Amino acid sequence: KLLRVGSREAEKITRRLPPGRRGWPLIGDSLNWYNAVASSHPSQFVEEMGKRYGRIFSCSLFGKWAVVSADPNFNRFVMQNEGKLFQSSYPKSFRDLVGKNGVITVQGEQQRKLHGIASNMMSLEKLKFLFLNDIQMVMLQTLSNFGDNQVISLQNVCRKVAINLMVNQLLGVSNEAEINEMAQLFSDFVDGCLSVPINLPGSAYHIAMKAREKIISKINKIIAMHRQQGAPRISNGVLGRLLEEDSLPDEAVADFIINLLFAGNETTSKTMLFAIYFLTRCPKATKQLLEEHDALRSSSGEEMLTWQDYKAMPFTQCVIDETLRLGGIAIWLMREAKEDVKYQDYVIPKGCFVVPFLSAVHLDENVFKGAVNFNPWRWMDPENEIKGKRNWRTSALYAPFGGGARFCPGAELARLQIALFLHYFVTTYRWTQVKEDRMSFFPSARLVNGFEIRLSRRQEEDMKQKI
Ligand code: HEM
Repeated sequence: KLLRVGSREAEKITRRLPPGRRGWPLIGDSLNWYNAVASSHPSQFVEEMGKRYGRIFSCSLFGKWAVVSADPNFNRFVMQNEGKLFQSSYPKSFRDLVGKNGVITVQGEQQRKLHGIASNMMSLEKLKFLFLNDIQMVMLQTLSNFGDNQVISLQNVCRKVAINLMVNQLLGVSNEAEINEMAQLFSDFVDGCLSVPINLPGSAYHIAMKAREKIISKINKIIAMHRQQGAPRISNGVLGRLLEEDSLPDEAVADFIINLLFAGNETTSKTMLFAIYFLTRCPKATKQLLEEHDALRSSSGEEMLTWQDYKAMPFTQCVIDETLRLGGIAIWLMREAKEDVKYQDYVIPKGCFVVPFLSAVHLDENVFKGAVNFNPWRWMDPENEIKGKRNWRTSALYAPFGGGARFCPGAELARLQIALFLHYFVTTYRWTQVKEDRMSFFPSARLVNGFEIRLSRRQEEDMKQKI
């Protein structure tokens, strides 16, 4: 139970909280928080408070006391102490939707077990031998058929790409018609997770709850078929492998899959989108990226890229790192103190909401020079390598995939998907933006106008230039 502002218990212990303020009665700083995340600069509120009170400060958010941090060491301390001093904390409505038995919502021993299974399902070996070709097949299905001069909302296209990837990789479905059928359910589900949680008929939350039931029933049918046949029927997809390896009791399988769907869908789709958004504003980077990918095409001569090709994309990796830094989708984490936690001179009381604000560190001018600019070359600077800043698994200064016991098990998979998306997109099309746009992080990361672009197919464009 989180600590309620104004309760006697809270009054007693808030004296030793990090400095801060209580803000307006009831709403506290919730509106300032909302205004910042709805803008293109989500860490604005945290920066302003930081100037006044320091990088770790307290405030009242949504009726609860919260300790918010833009301090890399404190953020790391919180992540490293997951399950011991802190634990993740989500509203009940969200837990009901993603499922009570999935890795995101469970704690302690159960979380570690499910996290281990998720990491195993998305290990480098599996990416190399199982995911690499499937991802490319989905890219070819979803990206290759736009006509010359066609105007698209790239936000919608990236969403479709990510949803289709999820259907294919989680359920092992590769038939296009079957993918499309499940994609609608997945899409309804993800929409509801990101919506205001009001369970009235017709609301996004309500539709998502229904989609959840249908997804579970589909998963259970697949499980039943698998058990009946007694032999592995599905060799592809996380679901098939879970059943073959008997990693989980049947009743825990659906929530496990749904958790991966929630955690992996929006994050990957918006990183793809933001990468192209940033590249559009930086032609020099687009040119360098294209050269890297054209070289891969001509050297392999194959339609599909190989693992060696993937490993030969150093600039693409910089573009991905820079996109995650500047447009990081998981901009903050949600935790609560499990007990009174002493940190430096402060005491963070049991039940207090704790928010490691990752993107405030990523946008800190003292950590990244020219922090608000898209500069993929910064990651080639030996300084960033030497200081270990770039190591997204361990760095306190750059943690787009979190850290500690809840470190993103899908990080390598996400990077592979984004790199392959960039490959197929930039080698197939040229594009021009047709409508102004800007980032917002409310209700979730997005471009407010969907990023409308006009495409021209590269071969045709190149031919015209030759004539
Ligand atoms: C660019 C894409 C992605 C980003 C930026 C991202 C970021 C993150 C972050 C920051 C966390 C930690 C959350 C916390 O500590 O509370 C996390 C956890 C998680 N991610 Fe990702 N993620 C991405 C893609 C994926 C993909 C593709 C999958 C799987 C299909 C995935 C599955 C998960 C799961 C299951 C967790 C929960 C782990 C746990 O609680 O033990 N993520 N992700």
